[in-house]
Amino acid sequence: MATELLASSQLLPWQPLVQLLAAVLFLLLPLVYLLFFKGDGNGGVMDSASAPSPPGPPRQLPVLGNLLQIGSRPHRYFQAVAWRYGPVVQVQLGSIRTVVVHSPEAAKDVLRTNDLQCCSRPSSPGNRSKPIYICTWLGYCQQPKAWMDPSFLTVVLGHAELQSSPSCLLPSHPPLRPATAVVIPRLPRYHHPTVGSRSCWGENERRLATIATLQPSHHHTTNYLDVAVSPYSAYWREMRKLLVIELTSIRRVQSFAYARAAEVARLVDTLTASPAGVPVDLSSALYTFSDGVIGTVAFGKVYGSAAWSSSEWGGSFQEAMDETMQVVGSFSFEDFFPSSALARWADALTGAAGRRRRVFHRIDGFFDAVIDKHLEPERLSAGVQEGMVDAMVKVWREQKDEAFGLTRDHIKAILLDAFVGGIDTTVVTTTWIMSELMRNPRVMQKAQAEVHNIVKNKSKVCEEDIQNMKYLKMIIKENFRLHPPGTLLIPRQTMKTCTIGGYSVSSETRIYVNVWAMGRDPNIWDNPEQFYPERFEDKGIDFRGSHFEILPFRSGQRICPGIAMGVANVELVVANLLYCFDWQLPKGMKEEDIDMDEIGQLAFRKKLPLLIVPMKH
Ligand code: HEM
Repeated sequence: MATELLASSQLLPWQPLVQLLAAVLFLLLPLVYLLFFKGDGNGGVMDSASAPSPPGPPRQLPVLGNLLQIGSRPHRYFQAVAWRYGPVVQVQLGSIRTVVVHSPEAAKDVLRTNDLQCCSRPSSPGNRSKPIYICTWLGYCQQPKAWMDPSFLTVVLGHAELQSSPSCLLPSHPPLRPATAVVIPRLPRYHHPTVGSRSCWGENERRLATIATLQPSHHHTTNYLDVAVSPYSAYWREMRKLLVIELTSIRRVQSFAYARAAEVARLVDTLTASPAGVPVDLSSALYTFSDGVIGTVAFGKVYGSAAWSSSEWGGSFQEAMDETMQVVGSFSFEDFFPSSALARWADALTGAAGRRRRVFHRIDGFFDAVIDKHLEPERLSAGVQEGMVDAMVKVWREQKDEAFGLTRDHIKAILLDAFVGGIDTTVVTTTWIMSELMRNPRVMQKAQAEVHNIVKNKSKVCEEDIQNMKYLKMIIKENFRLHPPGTLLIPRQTMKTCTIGGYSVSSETRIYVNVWAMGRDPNIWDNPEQFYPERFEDKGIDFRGSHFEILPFRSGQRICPGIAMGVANVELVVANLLYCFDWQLPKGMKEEDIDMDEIGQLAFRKKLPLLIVPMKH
């Protein structure tokens, strides 16, 4: 009976028409899909919501997820996970859903196609205060989303927390126009609320919002004010612009050539004066160089001088900076359980919170003292302008644009950006380069020959000489491939659901780009573990953000603003180390004995110091 039915149905006269329609519909399916199911604006063809989530290992433990597995070198753990699950993987770190990408295509999805959606920062205990409520003065009260970009609000609210009503806490606040919105964040008890007022632009409506300006507490030196940790917002764009204009633009970098030359001369003198045949710790000598350059750029010629080290600064700035670097990159439970009181308690118990408080308090005191020095009437009347603080103090005093009120806190935040972003990266990069050269005598000889060919009868290499040093530039590129200081870049957070490598990544996911693993991927590079600068010969691959296989500075909106300064520092110092000295390993040591293990937090440096013997030319 069933067969009969089937047979009769096969004879139906309209069957071919149905089949034709079905075939046409099937062929048009992608078009229908695109027309009727809009994507989420990420520019990807696939609808993020319907794409699968990235694969990844099962959670190891109920609350901690995979947190205990990542170890002290997370880039290596993630690389192993990617070998198993593919280039885009998802892991659960505490309460944080984390996606790590390992291919140039997926990196492009993060850093170009979805750059806007992926360029916010997660909050961390060093820069966070909890927003509790928003209240607008003069009867104007709305939900944040209705009148302002929420990411901007995060910044505004990140300034402080406030428990009481605005009028009693801000008695000295200037009169406000009726349409002015006042954002009152909650205030922890250690804040002093009536420092002044600051005006900022709301992102969407360009509405002027006057914000309660609160003295940064000792707990939160940065309070989201500095560029590197600030979430994506109008505020971040303004601050970044300021940082670039005053510190890292090509014009500024060129104008600080004198600082680099002076510090190189000092480094060469120190190494020359070291006892003959005795190995020196190169990283530590390079630290003095890098710190000297950034310090002079920021504070002027007084940095490092006898006047600087006098007791009026209350101790060693370098020590305070060292501690700050350690604290900024150190482990904290709050990083992985941001809204947990238990995590805050655990950080208090381990001493991490107290240490952070002490260290930030100390560095804050230094920056205050420096700014006060730059505000002294004699200095101002003499019109001295030799460092970044001078330039910013000038903007501060002369500002007319109420929309972005620069304050002392902003200057301190930018100083922190310069020191944290600029010092370690240069030291780490130069140490790796010298380690690779010591392990590869062929490359060392070729590089020295180039430098000596170009520079003749001079005591040192100048910046103009470097333009023609093609091999040196390839060495630096090769080093960035194998040893990018930020192995996973700085973590970012998605602001919207988007498609990455064909997977759906939901909003508020933490994203890492494993640039370290990409630099060693045999699918991208031949003999990836070999240090072979010639691989870049006649290849237009650059490290400034347009080639996604090599991204030491990131790409897109949050690309490192210090590229020009960082590269100028590294090129000059390496060229001079090769020109002024021959280098030997300590007695009895062979090239293959040089340990190349890495260790670190923010920047991954060589684990063991590089001890080598300089021999003056
Ligand atoms: C060899 C030298 C350097 C390297 C390899 C390097 C690398 C990086 C990387 C990987 C990022 C993270 C981008 C991201 O993932 O979001 C970054 C951000 C940053 N760097 Fe650098 N950097 C170097 C030198 C400098 C210098 C000299 C300065 C300043 C004086 C600086 C200031 C910054 C700042 C402020 C950010 C944060 C940018 C933002 O979030 O908008 N860097 N850098």
